[in-house]
Amino acid sequence: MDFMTRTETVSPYKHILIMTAVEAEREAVLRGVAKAEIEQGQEGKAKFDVQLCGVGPISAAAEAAAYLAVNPQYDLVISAGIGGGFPGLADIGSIAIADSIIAADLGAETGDGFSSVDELGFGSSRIPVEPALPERLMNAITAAGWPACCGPILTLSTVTGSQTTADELSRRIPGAVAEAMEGYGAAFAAHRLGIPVMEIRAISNAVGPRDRESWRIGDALQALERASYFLAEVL
Ligand SMILES: O=C(O)c1cccc(C(=O)CC[C@H]2O[C@@H](n3cnc4c(=O)[nH]cnc43)[C@H](O)[C@@H]2O)c1
Repeated sequence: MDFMTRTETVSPYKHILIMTAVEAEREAVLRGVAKAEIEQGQEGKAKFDVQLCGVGPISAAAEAAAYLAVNPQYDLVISAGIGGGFPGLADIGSIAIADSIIAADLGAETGDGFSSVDELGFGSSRIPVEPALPERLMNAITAAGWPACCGPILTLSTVTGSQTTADELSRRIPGAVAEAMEGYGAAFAAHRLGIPVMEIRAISNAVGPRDRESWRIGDALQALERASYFLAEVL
């Protein structure tokens, strides 16, 4: 894969943990990072550690917390993988980068609709991400001619499967660009330990009516590999 130009940066991040749900995502991230490290002459420096966290926010939180408990050296934790994109904001094959990570179904259904944990007074459904990094990564990707965007990325335990739910999520979280199932879980564990977080999603499908046949997983994994290459350049 030809990724084109290189961005020169001095990085404050020495040990970065990337968590993916499944092995195919892990391998895509490893390929992208390895390509950048070879180009930079940084092979074997073990700056990036890519680990599995399983599918869903509970598994992601438990795996991230368990891993960080015995490996406390990380100064950045990134949830990465494929995800659903909100049409018109994050198209299939593009990269969505979180400017905040939101547990979109953490709350209560009330007579008036959905109330978030924030509204219920039980905590925060939003985890802030490391400032400036999302835009830097987006700029590196788009400068090379590939599509990428920044915005809130939602974490849900249930993949959205109807237009009604997609519309409701867009209404409740204006500007949401993508959804996936692990970001908030991994981010919660890291944030709890004071470690900065990011989330990156390569878009495999549109958020909306369920049509599993239309998921473009191969394209998304290629985009994830590419994004990981630029991530390793930016960081
Ligand atoms: O079947 C495969 O080859 C394959 C390869 C890589 C990943 C998968 C997955 O099914 C991973 C599940 C993973 O995907 C995220 N995801 C993707 N689209 C959505 C969505 O529209 N809404 C929520 N999550 C989505 C999610 O994070 C899952 O962990 C299969």
